[in-house]
Amino acid sequence: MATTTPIAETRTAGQGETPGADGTVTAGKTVTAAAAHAARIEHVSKSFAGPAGQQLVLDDISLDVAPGEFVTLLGASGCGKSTLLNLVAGLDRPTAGTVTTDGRPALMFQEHALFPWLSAGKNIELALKLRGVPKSERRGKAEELLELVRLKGAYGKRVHELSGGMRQRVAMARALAQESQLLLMDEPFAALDAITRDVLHDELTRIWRETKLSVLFVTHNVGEAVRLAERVVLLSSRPGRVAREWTVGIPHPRRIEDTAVAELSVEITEELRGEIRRHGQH
Ligand SMILES: Nc1ncnc2c1ncn2[C@@H]1O[C@H](COP(=O)(O)OP(=O)(O)OP(=O)(O)O)[C@@H](O)[C@H]1O
Repeated sequence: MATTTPIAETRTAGQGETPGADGTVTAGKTVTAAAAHAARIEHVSKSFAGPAGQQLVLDDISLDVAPGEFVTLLGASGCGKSTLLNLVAGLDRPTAGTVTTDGRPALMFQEHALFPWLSAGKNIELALKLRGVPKSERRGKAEELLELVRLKGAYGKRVHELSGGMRQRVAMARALAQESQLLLMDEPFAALDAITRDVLHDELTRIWRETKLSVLFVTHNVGEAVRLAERVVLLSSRPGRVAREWTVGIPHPRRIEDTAVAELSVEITEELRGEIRRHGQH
């Protein structure tokens, strides 16, 4: 029997629409079973005012992320990946088009942005508090989340006592504390060394499979995109458009050096090089 689940669908206002105080238009919506999309980007364009007038950064982008899907957004530096992610996050508004998400997404960036004066556990508890979790439940939930990111026992550790990889694990736990259906990640592992990054790729894949979250992951690292995603979306530059998409049917666990991963990475790199030759890098 089909279940009816009320969800809050958050849509970022396009030009000509009036957003609420937080910059979004929120429509309470009742749908049958799960939402059809974790994120829906429809004909989105974005311009910024620059010294030479309006600069068109994103041009008519349409892209869906299905519930439970892992999509990587790949492209040359400056092609507009972060701009698009910010629009999905509701941090900015499109110049044209609409962005719809299944609830408010959780965010994770290259910089962990943890509060250094709080312990790992208290950083997570703060996210739980903002979500309205009662005080009596926060400690237990924070410990569970630390266990999920394999940091059992790190509850009382201060940020300066943690390695770069551990900080990103805490940042991941804090993002998961929001219990969003959609996790937006902007190069979260770019500042880590190759070995730590490789380990965190495995962890993220495990957590994604366990939680069945939808993930939209921005990177300019082709190997990372292929290692993680079910679908890789390549953006062109000047302005950013969807240049090509690949469905990655390679079973997990994947390794960068696996033949299928390496072959697809070579194919995508060639395409990316072509994009850079055609449009330059900014
Ligand atoms: N708030 C802003 N005001 C003006 N221009 C902006 C703003 N945000 C981004 N841009 C411009 O938009 C373009 C795309 O930037 P964006 O950061 O989205 O690219 P990116 O693909 O994420 O790059 P990278 O991989 O280097 O992080 C750049 O030319 C940037 O200068």
